[in-house]
Amino acid sequence: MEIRHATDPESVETATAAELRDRYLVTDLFAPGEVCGLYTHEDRMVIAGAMPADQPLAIPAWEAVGTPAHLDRRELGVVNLGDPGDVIVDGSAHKLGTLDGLYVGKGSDIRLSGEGACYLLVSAPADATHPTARFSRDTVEPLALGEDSRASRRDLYRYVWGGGHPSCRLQFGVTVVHDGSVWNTMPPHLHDRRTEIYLYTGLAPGDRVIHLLGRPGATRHLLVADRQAVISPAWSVHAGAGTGPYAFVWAMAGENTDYGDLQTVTLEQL
Ligand SMILES: O=C(O)C(=O)C[C@H](O)C(=O)CO
Repeated sequence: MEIRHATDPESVETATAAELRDRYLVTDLFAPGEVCGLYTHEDRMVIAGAMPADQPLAIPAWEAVGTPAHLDRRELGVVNLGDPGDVIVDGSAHKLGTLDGLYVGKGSDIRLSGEGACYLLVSAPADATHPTARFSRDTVEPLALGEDSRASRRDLYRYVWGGGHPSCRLQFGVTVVHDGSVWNTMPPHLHDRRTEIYLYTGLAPGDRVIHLLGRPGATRHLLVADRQAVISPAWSVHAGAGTGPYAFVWAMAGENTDYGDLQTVTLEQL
């Protein structure tokens, strides 16, 4: 498991491009037949990728987490980026189609199966057990955001966000950018009480999202390819423009589960 330490906003301004990638870009989460994990000390989130082959996969008991099983003291969000597959929680199978989500409560046993399925996993510390719940992109009513004339139209599917299914700290969902639009999260925002992870998906091999990070007035950028993620500390904006169609999974953890606890940043401030 890769470990990333928490970082400070000032160093973003003087970091080289390679240092920015080393600190904030996550590139190698998906390998066939494996569960690859990264632990960030930013709100102690774990981000992992699981690509089952002919055998179901379990989440390893990574030493960084320090418990006999990964979910002993954590809750988990799962989003399937690939072909449909089954996630088995405490013996019950939950079918996840492309971009469907699953919340898994603290203490559960989980197995990930389905050749062609590709699961993004995000976990955060938890001190209570909430029920496991499946979220289908076909039945969750999305928030319609942005405008065609600003190239920012997108549908935001909130799976766990404080206003529906309960969680301890975790929130997650999926945003799908409309064809012809390029921008996500513009104008951007900050949420001082939460870390956020963005995982871009659905990009063609030659396309990239140009993702902004850093404090307003001092932003830098990362070029992010398909199935790569960005760690966005509480002090950082997170917004991007794609050179082709894309969607992204967003996942947050921190002080509260109030999705609306954020501060919009104007373009003048940016
Ligand atoms: O397109 C968007 O706007 C988003 O998806 C915003 C994310 O949900 C987010 O940044 C939540 O803090």
